[in-house]
Order: sequence, then C-alpha cells, then structure tokens
Amino acid sequence: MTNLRVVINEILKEKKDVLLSVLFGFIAGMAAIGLFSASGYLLSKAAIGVPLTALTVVIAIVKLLGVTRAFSRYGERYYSHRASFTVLGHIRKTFYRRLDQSFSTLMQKYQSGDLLSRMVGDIESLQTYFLRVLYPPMLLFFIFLTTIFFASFFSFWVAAILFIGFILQILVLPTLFYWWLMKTKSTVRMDRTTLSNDAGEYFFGYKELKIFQHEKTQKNALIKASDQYERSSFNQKRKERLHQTIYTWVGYFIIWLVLAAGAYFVSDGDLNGIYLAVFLLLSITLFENSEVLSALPIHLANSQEVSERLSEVEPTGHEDMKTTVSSLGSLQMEQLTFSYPNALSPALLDVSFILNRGSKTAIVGPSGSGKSTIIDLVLGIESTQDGRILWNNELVEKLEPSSLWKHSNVVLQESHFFYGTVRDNLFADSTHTDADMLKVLERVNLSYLDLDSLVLEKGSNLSGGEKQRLAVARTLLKPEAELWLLDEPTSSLDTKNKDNIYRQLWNETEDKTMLLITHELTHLEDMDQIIVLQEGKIVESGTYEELMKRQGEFFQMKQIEDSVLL
Ligand SMILES: Nc1ncnc2c1ncn2[C@@H]1O[C@H](COP(=O)(O)OP(=O)(O)OP(=O)(O)O)[C@@H](O)[C@H]1O
Repeated sequence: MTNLRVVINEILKEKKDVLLSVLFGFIAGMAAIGLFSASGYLLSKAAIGVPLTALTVVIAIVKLLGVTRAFSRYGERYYSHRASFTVLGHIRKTFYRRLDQSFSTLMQKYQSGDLLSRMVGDIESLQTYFLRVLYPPMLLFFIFLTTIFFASFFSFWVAAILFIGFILQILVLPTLFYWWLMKTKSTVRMDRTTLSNDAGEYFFGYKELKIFQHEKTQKNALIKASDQYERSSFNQKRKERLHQTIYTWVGYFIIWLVLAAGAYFVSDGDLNGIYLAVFLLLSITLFENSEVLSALPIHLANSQEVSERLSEVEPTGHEDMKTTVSSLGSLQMEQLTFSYPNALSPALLDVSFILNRGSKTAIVGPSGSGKSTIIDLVLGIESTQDGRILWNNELVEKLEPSSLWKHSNVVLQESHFFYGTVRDNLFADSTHTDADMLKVLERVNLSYLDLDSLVLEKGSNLSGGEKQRLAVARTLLKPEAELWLLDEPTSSLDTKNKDNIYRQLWNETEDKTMLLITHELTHLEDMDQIIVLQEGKIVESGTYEELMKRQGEFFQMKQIEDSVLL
C-alpha cells in the first residue's frame, strides 16, 4: 500500500473537491433512498385507500427528493471527476519528471515497447484509484450507517440485517476477493507487455527475419504470446464475473431477508405493514448503490500493481539542488568506473582525463571499449557510480541536464529520425530560416533533399550515410554550442563525404571544445590529445605525434589500419 502514498498525497491536495464530492454524493444517495422509501410509503398508503389529499405532503417530498437527487448527483459527478482528473494531471507530471531523470536506466531494464505501454497504460489506470477505489467505500459507509440508523427507529431487527449486509458488502466480500486476486495474481498486464514487445520485434525486424529465415520462429512466438494474453484475459474476466455474481446474490439475499423479517414482524404485529414496502424499496436502493463496490478489489489490485511499477521510476534525489550552467568551461573526469546493470565487467575502469575549454580530444579504441559510455556520462544521461565528473569544478549530477545539453552539440552513433519532413528532422528553432536550413544541407552534401521531403519512421527511406550527414546538419544549425560530442560521425561515409564532414566540423569548432569518438585513425593529426581506450581502461594518451613516436598501442592500431587501407 505504501507505494500508493504518492497518489494519496496528490488526492489530499484536492481536499476541497474530495469533500464536496462526498457531500454531494451523500446527499444524492440519501435522496435516492428517501425517494424510494417515500414511494413505498405512498404505494402502501394508496393501496389501503387513503385519500390523495392526505398524501399531498409525501407527494411533495417525493418530488423534492427527485429534484434534490438530480442536482446533487450532478454536483457529485462534477467534483469527483474534477478531483480525479486534477489528481491524474499531478500524477502524470510527477511520473514524467521522474521518467525524464531515470530514462536511460529504465531503457536498459525494459524493452522500449514495454516502457511505452507502461508509461501510457499505468498512469491512465491510476485515474480510477480515486473514483473507483477510495471514493465509493467512503461514500457508502456514510449512506449505509445513516440508513441503518434511520431503519433502527422502526425495527431493530431490520436495522440489524442491514448492518450485516453492510459488513458483508463493504468489508468482508471486497476483502476476501482482494485476497483471492492477490493470491492468484493476474498476469494480464505482463502478458500484454510480452505481446506488444513480440509484435514490435516481428514488425520492425521483418526484413531480417525473412532473409535469415527466422520469420516462422518469431511468428510462432508472437502467436504464443497472443494465445497466452487471450487465456489470461479470459481467466481474469471469469474471476471478476464470479465475484460480481456472488456480490449481487449476497445483496439480493439481504433484501430477501429484510422482506422475510419485515413480513414476520408485520404478521406478529411488531411492525406497521405500511413500512414493509418502505423497507423493501429502501434496501433495494441501498444494495443497488453498493454494486459499484463489487469491482473495487479489481481496481485496488490494479492500482497497487501499477503504483509498484511506477515506483521503480525513482527520483534521483538531486533534483532540488540542480544548478543551471551558463557556460560549460572545462571538464574533468576523475577515476571513473562505471558498470551497466547485470554486466559481467565494468564498461569503464578508473578513467581520468581533462577536456580543456576549446581543446580537441579524440577517444579511440576497439569496439566495446567504453567510448560511447563516456558521452552518456559526460552529458549526465547515465549517472556516475565510482569517481567524479566535474564541469567547471561542479559535479555533473548537480547540474541541470537540460542546461548542459543546451550548450552541447551531439552526433550520436545512431541518430534517430522521426516520421515527418527533412525540415522537422533538422530540429531548427524559430530563429532559423529556410535559407539557413538549405545552407547546412548543402554543407553536408544533401542539397538534393527538399526541406519538405518526407522522412519515414526511423529514417527508413534514408541511407546510413544520408542519416549521418543529416545528423551533422543538425549540429551545424547550432554553431554556438560550446561542446561538440561526436560519436563516430562519419562511420558510414565514403572518403569524399568523410573529408567534407571533417572539414565542416573543424571549421565550425575552431574555438569550441570537441570530443570525437572514433575507431578510425584518420583526421587525428591536429587533435590536442588522443586517448586510447581498451576494455574500459585508458592504455595510452598524448598527441598524434607523441603516440606515433612512442610506437605503443596507437601506433600498432594505425599500422593495422594503414595496411588494411592499402
Ligand atoms: N545499455 C547497455 N547495457 C549493458 N551493457 C552495455 C550497454 N551499452 C553498452 N554496454 C556494454 O558496455 C561496453 C562499452 O560499450 P560502449 O558502447 O561504450 O562501447 P564503444 O567503445 O562505444 O563500442 P563501439 O565502438 O562498438 O560503439 C560494451 O561491453 C557493451 O557491451
């Protein structure tokens, strides 16, 4: 339950709407019970031939209760839904803020399809927590007790039967069903997640699956996931229906008991016969009202499961202290050791280096040596574990990430492209004109693209090299960035395009700090320092000349590369 504390705290912030909805709900509920009780009284009186004139006051009361019920029901709906949606808005904000901070950790833990369905489905389902879990029992508690109190003036035993019904329907049955639900925990949500992941894998990887003749295997996995989802949904529905049936039958049984006890007391002369119809209609209205509680355990179990999952998106704990940077200055990396979750060995081990303001650094090394991990840490996307990263002597964790990114220009190893136009994918801002955009396209040799040309999802209608050049074009639109982080920006380009891109980048970053990650050893002669990384450790560093003179790792890598290129 503690995981629902965040939701409850948000609900408490809307105290006024919550209280007003309970008040209006209570008035509406009591008006309905009064309306039907008064109708029962009227029917009984009319049946024994009381003249209509003697019933004028009761008729007026029935009309008044009808109107009161309609208005208060409106008030209840208005305030309860307002509270619910406001709370949902707060929860969304809290969750998305946390998600923003722990996104990369979560992406490692879950597949993207899972994360997406979590984000949308989990938050949306919390909107029912107030409306279906907290509010109905609170309201029915007051309605039941008031009705029982009222009934006790006419018959102690009828009031006692209603009290037993109250205990059964508000406490015993929901608790028992909740316990049963938790014991046989539903796997519907997990099965739906598996199905959505399998479907995503099948559709996105369709080409490879066909070529490598693995389509059938993936298709079978998809069918299996679909069957499993269907089975668990069916079982869940069956459980829910069984509980709802038991719940309704218990309600009818209590109504029947009230009728039987009433009839017995009337025949015994302990109760005026006029009140039999009153009790009957009163209990029917009361137990029909409580029907809403039959689904409470399902909503409670669901909210609890969802809040547990959402609580995995924990805040980092630094958000209140974050400072905004107005300038990046120099970067210091001190004895950094970093491991990905569940990794057998660290991605980085005791890595230290300095990026002076305006300097050019290249990090080279074989695949998997930890080069890209450095970018994620420098940008605050991954959190440091052992060691420190300091921007102008300020710990990276204490800096507002968006202000770091504002001053940076990044070409990731695999840039993402969205469904839209070339213009959309350039991420231009309001200060950029079409001419500016066309100019950067020309600089990266993409002048044959129109700004309104369509880019498909993930840039699937662009070649690997075109995607890289478009990613570089994005950075050229932001020449003021102080830090340029370039992760293999030319790995898919031919020599001519490669030379051009390096020239453009060098021109643009003359007085800027540049960190180039590459496993190609060309264009490195003018670098201020070259860091050689192997298995997460710095094995060598220095200028191009120094490293070549030393004839160590870098020299050997260069020899191999040259011999391959010859
Ligand atoms: N999200 C992740 N989860 C777990 N391990 C990861 C993750 N990303 C990278 N790794 C591991 O961390 C190590 C360093 O990865 P990194 O991407 O930094 O290497 P790299 O030098 O950039 O490689 P490449 O040149 O192939 O891009 C590798 O062993 C890799 O398998």
